Amino acid sequence: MIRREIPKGRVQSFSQVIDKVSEIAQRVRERGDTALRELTLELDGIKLDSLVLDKDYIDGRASELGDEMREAIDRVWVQLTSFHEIMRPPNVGGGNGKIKYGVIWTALNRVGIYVPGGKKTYPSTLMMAGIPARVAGVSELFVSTPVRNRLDPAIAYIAQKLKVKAIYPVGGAQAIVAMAFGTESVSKVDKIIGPGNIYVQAAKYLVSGEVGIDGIEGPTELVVIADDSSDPKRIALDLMAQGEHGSSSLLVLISDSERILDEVSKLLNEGNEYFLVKVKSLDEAIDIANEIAPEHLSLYSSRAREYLSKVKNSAAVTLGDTPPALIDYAAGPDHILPTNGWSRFRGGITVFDFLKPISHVDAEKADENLIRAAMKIAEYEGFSIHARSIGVRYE
Ligand SMILES: NC(=O)c1ccc[n+]([C@@H]2O[C@H](COP(=O)([O-])OP(=O)(O)OC[C@H]3O[C@@H](n4cnc5c(N)ncnc54)[C@H](O)[C@@H]3O)[C@@H](O)[C@H]2O)c1
Ligand SMILES: N[C@H](CO)Cc1c[nH]c[nH+]1
Ligand SMILES: [Zn+2]
Repeated sequence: MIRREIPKGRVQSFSQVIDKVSEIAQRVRERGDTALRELTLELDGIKLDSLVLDKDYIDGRASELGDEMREAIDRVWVQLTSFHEIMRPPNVGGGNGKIKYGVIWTALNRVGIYVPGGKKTYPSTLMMAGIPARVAGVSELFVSTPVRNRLDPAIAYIAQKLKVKAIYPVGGAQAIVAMAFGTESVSKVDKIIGPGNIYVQAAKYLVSGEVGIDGIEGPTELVVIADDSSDPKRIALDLMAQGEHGSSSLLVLISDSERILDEVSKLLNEGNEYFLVKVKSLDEAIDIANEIAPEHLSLYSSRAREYLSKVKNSAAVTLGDTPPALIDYAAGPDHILPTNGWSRFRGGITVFDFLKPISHVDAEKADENLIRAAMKIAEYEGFSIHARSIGVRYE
């Protein structure tokens, strides 16, 4: 369906599903593995034997992957690793006056990766989460993903390459709650990373007091800004490509050219909602895109580089004729990207999602003025023992 207007929001919101997700969470917390089995039967129609896939089974499935797919994964692996390695921060140290301080970037211990698998399987997403985790140096990786019939051989192969500790054949909100709190079979993790549908994202939000989460990465979003020099067939392809994820995708074309809007509208398929917006200038288009704060933004213009500096809210920008779907698979930057307006305050997954800065201070000697200042503020706050504990060191 084509709508000639600016979208008012997202197709789905947490408020529509939060009651159901809370009920799922309660069941998993109270009854652990039994609830996971029941929910997987109710919601996915799958009767689970084991909640942890056997290593020999995973190896067997990986060995069924064809050579061409194996080579494609190996090639993309190098490209993604190169991007994430340039993002890795160094430990820093310095000092001011007599105090020495610094930061040690420390990798997380246990990370749970959610790999979506409702409508399609997403081996690419396992790479997008697992590679930066490995570059950061995470100790243990666990994977949860819905498994229809048999485990996807590409997921099995990537899991082998990542040396994951366990794969749980569980999808949906129940998988997130299980990794957040642990069950008899599922290990409790320190942080959960991964995209998924509204149920999965609402569950991450719900458990975020107990476990780290990477943000909200729900149904895919693409805003294309196109001028008259762009190719309508390619724009339509880019929009329909992100529509392949499902009817909840947010798909928007903004242009100053009525001809482009008209030609693209004739090429779009059924099954998704497309928003087509006519503007007077590309500056106005950028303002609208910044307001929408989409996940993907395509600057399909011969002046794309010029407009890039005006983009304030989007997690992944493709320039000129670059296909947004290349980021989904192979360009280098991650395809796990914030949706639902979260690109106003965070970007896609990087090694920083798997690292935490531990700061350290060595102040055996310290400047007298600074000590007096610290004591003054402590006393001002009414923390006299704080003040004394400092003062006693430097008398
Ligand atoms: N933003 C990103 O970075 C990014 C990346 C990749 C994929 N995605 C998005 O991930 C999503 C994948 O969605 P999906 O549905 O195919 O797979 P999914 O794995 O996210 O969800 C499937 C699970 O949802 C649960 N579920 C389905 N219907 C339910 C209901 N009525 N009540 C409770 N639970 C229910 C089931 O347990 C099922 O296992 C797509 O929207 C895609 O756009 C986003
Ligand atoms: N478009 C999704 C992220 O927005 C990523 C993806 C995975 N596979 C295909 N596409
Ligand atoms: Zn995609």
